[in-house]
Amino acid sequence: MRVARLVLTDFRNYERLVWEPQARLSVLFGENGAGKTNLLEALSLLAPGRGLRGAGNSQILRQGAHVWGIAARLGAEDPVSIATGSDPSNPARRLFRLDDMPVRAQSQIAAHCAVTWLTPPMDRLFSDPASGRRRFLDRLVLALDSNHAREAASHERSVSQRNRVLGTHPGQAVWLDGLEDSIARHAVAMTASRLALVEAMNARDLAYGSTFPATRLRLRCAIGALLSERPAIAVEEQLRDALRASRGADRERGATSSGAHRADFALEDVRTGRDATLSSSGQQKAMLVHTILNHAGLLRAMGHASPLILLDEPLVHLDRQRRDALQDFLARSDMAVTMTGTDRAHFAALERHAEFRQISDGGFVS
Ligand SMILES: Nc1ncnc2c1ncn2[C@@H]1O[C@H](COP(=O)(O)OP(=O)(O)OP(=O)(O)O)[C@@H](O)[C@H]1O
Repeated sequence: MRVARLVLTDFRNYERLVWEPQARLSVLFGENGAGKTNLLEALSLLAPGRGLRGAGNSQILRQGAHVWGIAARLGAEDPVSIATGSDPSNPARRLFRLDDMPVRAQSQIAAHCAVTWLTPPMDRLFSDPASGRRRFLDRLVLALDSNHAREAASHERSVSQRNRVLGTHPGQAVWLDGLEDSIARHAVAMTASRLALVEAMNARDLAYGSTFPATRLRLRCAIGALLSERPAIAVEEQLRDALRASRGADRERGATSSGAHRADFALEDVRTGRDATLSSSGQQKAMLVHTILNHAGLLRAMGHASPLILLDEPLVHLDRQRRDALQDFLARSDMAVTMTGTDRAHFAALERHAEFRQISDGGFVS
């Protein structure tokens, strides 16, 4: 999937920007604070969710402006238009339009646009809490299965209601039974989708040349382990039993001890078997880049539109060999990737393959 046209209005430091990307690969370069990441963030907001910074409307809105907006046309044959921005009558709310029609459920957008990204804060993905890793994994799943967001939202709602009921009405067994049934069903559905993605990605063999390390994903999750041994219906039953048995302990902890929110994943270098948590910053970065590109390749192989891939400062931390391997792969692939960097010269290997745009102070210089 490619962006044919992008228009930003009062978005971060852009008063108005119109961009019609001319190539599958784009390199946005410029000084610190120019607006490179802001432009990637705008692209990330074309998919449901809070984008690559997890920001709210008030942070996104250009200072002094009233309403922000992003409008994009995606794809060449059979293009689709996606527009999003703050609601003029309720600035805290965000609206979507698909082909100029209002959208009621964001899953409608997910069916047309998936975005994956790698940003410098994700350098800490393996030292930060598991919630960030789950968000990363779920974004990959969502690109394959647009129902995943609905399952995740229902699961989260049931878990927080159960925590509340345990705190306020612990004797309401029927109420808790219902919530635990919902948690079990959604947790098993979410885990099955996560497992399917992990297995499909691991089954692929992306050849990047000898220097770019291939990476294997491992889902770390009790429900996932059960699902590989027995039918989903039996796992649901087991989960319902576990939840019922843990009511007292969960009430004391103020948290639900079983469910899809307890999952984590690990990345492992295929050649060395080394886990990401035991790897250097550059090795981790290469693993994440591989994961994102492998995922995009998988989507294509399964007949889905490939996601928009956003790589913010992808070359930072990578050694010369890995930089060359990555650029060589991108030049030969058919993926749509938008990248940023402070220095055009670092992307010299893409000069004949990418559109280079220099950004300064919220606008294109060249
Ligand atoms: N809501 C906003 N209104 C106006 N300007 C904003 C808003 N939010 C952020 N900015 C400005 O956007 C700029 C940051 O842009 P961005 O993060 O895209 O920089 P960058 O080009 O990626 O820089 P770096 O190379 O340092 O990562 C800052 O100057 C910041 O003040």
